[in-house]
Amino acid sequence: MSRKVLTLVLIRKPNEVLLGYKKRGFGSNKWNGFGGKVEDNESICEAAIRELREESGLVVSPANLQQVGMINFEFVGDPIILEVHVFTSAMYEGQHFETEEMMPKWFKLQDIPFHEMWADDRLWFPLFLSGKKFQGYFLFQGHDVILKHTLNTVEHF
Ligand SMILES: COc1nc(N)nc2c1ncn2[C@H]1C[C@H](O)[C@@H](COP(=O)(O)OP(=O)(O)OP(=O)(O)O)O1
Repeated sequence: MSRKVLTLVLIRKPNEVLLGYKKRGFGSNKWNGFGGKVEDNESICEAAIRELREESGLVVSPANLQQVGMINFEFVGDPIILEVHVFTSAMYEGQHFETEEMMPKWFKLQDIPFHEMWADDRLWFPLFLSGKKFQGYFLFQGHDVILKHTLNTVEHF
């Protein structure tokens, strides 16, 4: 098994969350946070800020970026584990805009489109939205079926 480290950033307002509709690549046609692969020359935090800026136009400072989750994803038949570091910020600069990869949109918390998101999101978003930190593992069959998972709250990262 090898490992790929990725980031996922969720920008919050008190009653809303900013999601992006992924237009191409892995997870296309799903709403998700903003993120991607950590490059060799950067920290995980730097990658989170860069990917958010590239995919949404928003700029977050390191001081305002808070890690809330870490999830390992495994796909049956794929030897690569995705290690996804989940961050949030309520502070940002700039106006979001559509990019070639993502179409950003604010959602009221009661209107989060779980039916058009990765299946795991329905399970860990409640922890994220209630301010808890968490670690998880999800084993997927294809891109829609979760065969097993673990999900635990943690005190800090
Ligand atoms: C499998 O379950 C997942 N659930 C959620 N909510 N998010 C996931 C899942 N698996 C991956 N992700 C996230 C992690 C990243 O934020 C993106 C995938 O990033 P991508 O492959 O598009 O990375 P890039 O560096 O942008 O890649 P390209 O430059 O090749 O487009 O999804």
